[in-house]
Amino acid sequence: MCIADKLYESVAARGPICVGLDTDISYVPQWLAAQYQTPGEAVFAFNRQIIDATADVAGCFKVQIAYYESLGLDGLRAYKDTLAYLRERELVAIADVKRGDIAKTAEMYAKAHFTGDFEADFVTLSPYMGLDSVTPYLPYVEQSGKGLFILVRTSNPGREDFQYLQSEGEPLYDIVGKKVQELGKPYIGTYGYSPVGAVIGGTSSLEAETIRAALDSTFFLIPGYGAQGGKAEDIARYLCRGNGGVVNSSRGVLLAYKKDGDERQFAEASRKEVLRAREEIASACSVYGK
Ligand SMILES: O=C(O)c1cc(=O)[nH]c(=O)n1[C@@H]1O[C@H](COP(=O)(O)O)[C@@H](O)[C@H]1O
Repeated sequence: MCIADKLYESVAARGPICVGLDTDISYVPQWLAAQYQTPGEAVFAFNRQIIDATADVAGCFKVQIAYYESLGLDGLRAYKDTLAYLRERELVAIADVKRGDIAKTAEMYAKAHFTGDFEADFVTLSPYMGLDSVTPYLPYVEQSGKGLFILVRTSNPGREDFQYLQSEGEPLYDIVGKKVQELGKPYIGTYGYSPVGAVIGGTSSLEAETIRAALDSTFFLIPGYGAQGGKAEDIARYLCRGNGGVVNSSRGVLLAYKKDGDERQFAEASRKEVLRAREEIASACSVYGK
């Protein structure tokens, strides 16, 4: 089964929330961290409990590598262990590595994140160096059932610096989006979506209709919900066509326990936040229609 189909089915069964495991060691409650020898071990223990508490209500998980790299080798072991645990539980794992280099270097990144210690189902890529920063990953899409999420229009304020520049009457992100869709066409799965997906930030919905209509076979990874201010009603406009997208929430889910003030129940608080977000997005979708 193509990974886009697996993700589609997971979203249909569990909802569109992608739990972002951007686990800063400072998020791990002291009582838990104290039980482990190293920060990496504590981070993995925290992740495992969050995964266990949300596995049946989250469509996928995204592991942002910077948080793990920042802890050195100990952190990279936590990264590897987190991906291995997701694989063991047959959950969809997105490695948020945002690679963007070319040629042989890109081949090495593809090998690093699609095989061996750091194997994931999807990787995030930045295409702004050119198409040759993306094509080295395609053999893994074709032969190993892997997937990509390529930055098209991001969630951050700085997206306007380059992505919105006009070229022949179109914003650059539009051109990039169409290329992403074209690259993915040969791999479209049973549900009409390709494993070559796009990152579309959820902090603005101004262009939602044109983006969704133009990229109709492209699955979206939508970050920016919650901590960055993206609203359910904005997100819904990208989502409401089958199950063609996942909505990432990292700090919103990982730090949910801070609102309740009960550190011992951090995993339960994360689960509640996923359920709350899922409900909020579902009701926004019912307003904006399919
Ligand atoms: O590729 C991404 O995941 C991404 C793209 C984008 O446009 N904006 C964005 O915030 N992200 C990532 O999504 C996550 C957002 O985290 P929170 O703002 O804490 O929910 C981080 O891992 C970001 O690196």
